[in-house]
Amino acid sequence: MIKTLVLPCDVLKFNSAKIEGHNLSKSKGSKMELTLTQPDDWHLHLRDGSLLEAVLPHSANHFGRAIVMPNLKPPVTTTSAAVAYRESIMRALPANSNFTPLMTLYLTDSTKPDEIKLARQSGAVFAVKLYPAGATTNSQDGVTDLLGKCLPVLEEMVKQDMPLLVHGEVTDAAVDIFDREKVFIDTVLQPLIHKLPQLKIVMEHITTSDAVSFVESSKEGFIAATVTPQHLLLNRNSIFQGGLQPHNYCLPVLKRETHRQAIVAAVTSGSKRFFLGTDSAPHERRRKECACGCAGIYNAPVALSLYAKVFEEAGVLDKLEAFTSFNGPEFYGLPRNKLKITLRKNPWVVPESFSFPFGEILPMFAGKMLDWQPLL
Ligand SMILES: NC(=O)N[C@@H](CC(=O)O)C(=O)O
Ligand SMILES: [Zn+2]
Ligand SMILES: [Zn+2]
Repeated sequence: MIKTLVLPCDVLKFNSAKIEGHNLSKSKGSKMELTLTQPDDWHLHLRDGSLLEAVLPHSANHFGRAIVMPNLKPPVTTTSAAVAYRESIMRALPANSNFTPLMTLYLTDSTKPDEIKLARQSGAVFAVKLYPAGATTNSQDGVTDLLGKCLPVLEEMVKQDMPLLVHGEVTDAAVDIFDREKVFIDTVLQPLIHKLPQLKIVMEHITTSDAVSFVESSKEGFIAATVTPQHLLLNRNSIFQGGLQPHNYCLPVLKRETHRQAIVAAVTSGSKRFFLGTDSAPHERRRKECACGCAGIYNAPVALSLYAKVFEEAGVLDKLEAFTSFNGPEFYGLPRNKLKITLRKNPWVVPESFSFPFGEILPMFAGKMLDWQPLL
């Protein structure tokens, strides 16, 4: 059983007066409300089977669309597998949901250019995902040598205007884990954009000022980045705060405070190159709290509240909507969502955990108080 995230609220009549040109207004009960075009999640792990059924409502309640990651077991390497996965997501959706999954293909050393044509023709696949082999959860079938093994596929992606989404970390055990994103930029991304300047690339879940500089200095419309709530709100101290905190462990691993600040400055600047991608990555509690815990933070239930917190603390709530709802569709060449979502300033406590027949999943900020509450 899913514990409800928010208490069902009364139907309220809103005072439509806007405040200072923001989409802010006051409810009858004098609570601040923020109305946004419905956001999309441009980086999401929905898993499959009972885990999919458990977590999907948390994303479908808030987001219009999501780019669904293909790192299942086995990985989603073909268009037919992506279409079948899409159908299983559609079957698991709550009744009356308008949520649309945008599928991705898992790139391997043996992906063929024809697969990219099929992907484009399907109308269901919107991007191809690069996992360097061994970089993260279920990446063992990933790419060993991008330009050496995948150039014909990448060239076909340029022709088909199919973006490459990258988990941007090198896997060389000799490279310090905190440096793996920067080394990836220098040794993989720079040669890639030099060779294929027309390829659209999204650096997923950026964690460093190096990634911010790379994205900001690159060609607008071709290189962009998704940003997670955890990389905006936490630094690497939170992995070790008062003892080992497995629920703050994700990949790329959290970095030092100066990097977090650079990412906050980038997204709150209003730049179009950055957009919302939660990287919500559920793992059962027993797989997080064990001797070799999985990487991944489950943030879907709290993501919108957390992004609102970041923009409010930076004093730029008026820039939140472009980050959550405009920049992503523009990069992908898709229309903005038509529906709206309202966040109310109504402090609420994040559930300690979500219980399901197969086990528990702990959300990010479990048991903590958050100010902004999405109205369902
Ligand atoms: N982010 C994570 O720590 N984990 C993700 C994989 C990924 O996005 O790298 C997962 O699938 O669990
Ligand atoms: Zn990743
Ligand atoms: Zn991810």
